[in-house]
Amino acid sequence: KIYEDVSDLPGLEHDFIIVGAGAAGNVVANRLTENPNFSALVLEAGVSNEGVIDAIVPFFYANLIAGPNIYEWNYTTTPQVGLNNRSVPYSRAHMLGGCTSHNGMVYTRGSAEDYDRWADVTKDPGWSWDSLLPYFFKNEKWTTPADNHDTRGEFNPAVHSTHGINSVSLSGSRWPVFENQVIQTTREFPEEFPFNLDYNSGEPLGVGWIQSTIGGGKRSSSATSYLGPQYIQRPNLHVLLHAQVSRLLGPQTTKGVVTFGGVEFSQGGSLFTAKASKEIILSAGSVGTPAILLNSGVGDKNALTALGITSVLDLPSVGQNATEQPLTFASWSVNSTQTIDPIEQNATLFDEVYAQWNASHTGPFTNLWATHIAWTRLDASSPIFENVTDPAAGPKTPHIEILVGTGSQSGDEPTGNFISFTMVVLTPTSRGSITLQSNNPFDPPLIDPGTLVTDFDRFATRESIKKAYRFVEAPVWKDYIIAPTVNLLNMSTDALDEFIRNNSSPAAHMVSTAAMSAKDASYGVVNPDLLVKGASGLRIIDASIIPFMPSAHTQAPTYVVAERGADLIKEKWK
Ligand SMILES: Cc1cc2nc3c(=O)[nH]c(=O)nc-3n(C[C@H](O)[C@H](O)[C@H](O)COP(=O)(O)OP(=O)(O)OC[C@H]3O[C@@H](n4cnc5c(N)ncnc54)[C@H](O)[C@@H]3O)c2cc1C
Repeated sequence: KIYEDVSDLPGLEHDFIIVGAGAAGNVVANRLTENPNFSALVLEAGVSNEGVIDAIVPFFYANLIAGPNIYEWNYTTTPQVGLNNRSVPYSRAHMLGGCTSHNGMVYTRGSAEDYDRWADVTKDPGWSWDSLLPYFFKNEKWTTPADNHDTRGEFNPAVHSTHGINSVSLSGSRWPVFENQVIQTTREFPEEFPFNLDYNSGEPLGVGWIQSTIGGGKRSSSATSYLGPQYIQRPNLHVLLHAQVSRLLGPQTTKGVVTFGGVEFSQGGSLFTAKASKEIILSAGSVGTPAILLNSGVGDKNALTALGITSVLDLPSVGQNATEQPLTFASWSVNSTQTIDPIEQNATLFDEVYAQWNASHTGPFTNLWATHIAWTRLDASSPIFENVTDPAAGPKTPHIEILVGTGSQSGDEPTGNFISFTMVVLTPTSRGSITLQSNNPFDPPLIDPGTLVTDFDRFATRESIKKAYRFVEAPVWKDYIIAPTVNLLNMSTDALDEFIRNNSSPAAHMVSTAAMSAKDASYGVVNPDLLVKGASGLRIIDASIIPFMPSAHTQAPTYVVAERGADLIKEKWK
């Protein structure tokens, strides 16, 4: 059941206390309460997702991140050197479902090599691609697209599952003219941009049809799927909203191992304590989880002491190693009326399309703007590799992602037709951090995503722009494209760097702030079983434990971490 008020809860002591009802937290809550003998309480700081139309209609997703609102933590980064010292918004959802309730819904797993690297660094083969594939299948419920179109040749059914929980589908409405342009590019430039039937097969390189966490024309979030009606009625599953966890309480150290007595949270201005008889599980995400640890005295001893926080467990890696992908845009005006722009420019047309969505959950609003994704590598002979070791997990792992779709980049051009590409550096070498500004746990943490700090990331961003322009050099675009909205190709390297610093942003995919490492490693925050090093009864299951950024958007990787994490807990307490 979902509760709004702490006084309605059937008690504050449960087998498991889960902090955060996001991508990971809801998976863990669902899977643990499959056992009727386990009771779980999820503490979520944010508000309900129920009836929030911008979190339901796929095309409206950008509305929730357009500016400060009650569904957001409304964070801002520290000044980013790589962005001309700009402080930029850093979106984190403050609602049931966490960022899966407001994210871009793009469903990408990354490469098999990404996960094999996780297995290598943690010395746990259970984190390899082959071992995790069954967990991707537990998560994913492959679903017919909203328009029921013939999807043969657009994906490989052998690498998908129809028996999971979270809906994933191909686009539910079409842009045939534009889509033909993209597919024709793969024929004209088969070496650089080969067609890939399914980029979620473990071998993403090439151009494939976009897959999204959308089902029946609506967003599928961890709240709508894992807390769906058939699960939320379980008598052993409790979710409390408006409950912001400040810290872990009552540390006791026995033989060098710390155990915490409970979790402190605030609701309506009062503080409460929840207790776990088996485990406390932190699933507050890459920003929230390290912040809670630091506020609890778990982190770098010297830094905490300087803030007046008593050190309980000296784990210098907490909040460090923050890894985030930088993204940049390019757009072109085009000689085609078959783009999303007329719908955004004409209120009557917009209302008609919205009415269609309301009536049948079909039409252009069942989608994102993008139709395909191109995954590509930097050229092996790139000069950057003279000084930098290739950060990709292997030769079948992309460095660059180009999301391609119709519509102007801003969505508010008064007239004209456009196409827009989003370029992402998937394998950044820059690192940032999550730290505290004070010893008040309700002060927002200092968020430094470390965007575009390194030469590699700046080089790869410039290359991602060149690759995007190369894509539209295929002959098929000749009469289609009118002109770039800003000509990035004619710029000097210095001018392009300046453009990038002024226009790039972090992709909101932060990982690794409480990273998993091998049991005997001298760094890291959790062991391969996701238990916090040096603590007992405390586990972390969310994007923060990811040891290396996968060449992907991060919801599918987080879901798979949570599916396996829940199994590790069940194994321990069976
Ligand atoms: C704007 C945006 C767009 C994105 N687009 C995509 C995309 O298209 N595809 C993709 O794969 N990924 C995307 N992502 C990333 C993806 O959504 C995240 O990687 C994923 O949700 C991380 O899951 P998580 O469980 O670690 O954290 P979250 O999903 O963030 O969940 C954490 C939860 O914990 C709660 N919480 C935090 N602190 C506390 C506290 N102190 N007390 C109680 N509760 C707390 C939060 O309110 C939140 O509900 C996007 C992210 C954002 C922000």
